[in-house]
Amino acid sequence: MQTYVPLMMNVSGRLCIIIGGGLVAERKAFSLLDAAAEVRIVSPALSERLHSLFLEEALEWIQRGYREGDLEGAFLVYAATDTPEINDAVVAEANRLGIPVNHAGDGGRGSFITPSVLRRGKLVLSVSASGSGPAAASRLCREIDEACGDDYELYLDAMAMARTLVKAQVRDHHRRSVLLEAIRDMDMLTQIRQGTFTPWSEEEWMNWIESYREDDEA
Ligand SMILES: C[C@@]1(CC(=O)O)C2=NC(=C\c3[nH]c(c(CCC(=O)O)c3CC(=O)O)Cc3[nH]c(c(CC(=O)O)c3CCC(=O)O)/C=C3\N/C(=C\2)[C@@H](CCC(=O)O)[C@]3(C)CC(=O)O)/[C@H]1CCC(=O)O
Ligand SMILES: NC(=O)c1ccc[n+]([C@@H]2O[C@H](COP(=O)([O-])OP(=O)(O)OC[C@H]3O[C@@H](n4cnc5c(N)ncnc54)[C@H](O)[C@@H]3O)[C@@H](O)[C@H]2O)c1
Repeated sequence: MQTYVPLMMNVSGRLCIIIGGGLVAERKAFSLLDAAAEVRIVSPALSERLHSLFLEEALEWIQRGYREGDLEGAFLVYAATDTPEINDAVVAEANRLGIPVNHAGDGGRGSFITPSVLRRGKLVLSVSASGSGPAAASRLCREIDEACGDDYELYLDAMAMARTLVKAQVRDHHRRSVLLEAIRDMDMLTQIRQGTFTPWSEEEWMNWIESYREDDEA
């Protein structure tokens, strides 16, 4: 079994090409569109939901079978036809062009696989079984979903505001790391869980940034 390295890709505004228009292509297309990618599908036919997205102009559709040369300009490629030889040819072209490629019919033949994903605001939990059993990854994600409240979502919203302000306002490297550490050590998560948390406004965070001293208690 292959050992994979997890990554988080920024696909916003980038061209992602899916070869094939069935149910697997549909799953990949939805997650790419959620992340604001430009999606192009090359396939003689589209599933009903993909066809609706095409009619809404949410994605581009080239209505024919795959041809060599179709992958030119892609940031990511997905080989998701029901014909293994076509998927292999897509992977071979992507490899020649140096483009990361997913092989839906035999994960290990591609250069990346797609995990099962649970999103809660800025929090992203992804579970992979390294290709050994995608349904198990999906099931574990659902179990985490049931067990996990929205506390981290609130916590990360507050963290994001605080860290963005510190990074924008504080140039001095040492002071910046002291402030980021103090934010990390604040007990926001416990307060959220106890129901006593009131998020600070931007102005309150700015005041805190200006007045915080290293020997203060966080
Ligand atoms: C997680 C998820 C994300 C997504 O699709 O984006 C995903 N598969 C999902 C569902 C699913 N896939 C399959 C079933 C039928 C039941 C079963 O067979 O178990 C179900 C269950 C269902 O539909 O509920 C069949 C299947 N899948 C692959 C093969 C070929 C092979 O084994 O290599 C075959 C046999 C095909 C055949 O019969 O020929 C391959 C891959 N599927 C992967 C991802 C990658 C590994 C992920 C990892 O381990 O991290 C990898 C390697 C490549 C890739 O697609 O990236 C998504 C769940 C989304 C969710 O969370 O709800
Ligand atoms: N990775 C996964 O999660 C997963 C899950 C189930 C199945 N699979 C595998 O992925 C394959 C596709 O699954 P599916 O459920 O989407 O199948 P599907 O039959 O719903 O879709 C196949 C699509 O490929 C298109 N196609 C056929 N020949 C083509 C060509 N030459 N060029 C471009 N497009 C072409 C068809 O028009 C169709 O839209 C399956 O055969 C299976 O091996 C993978």
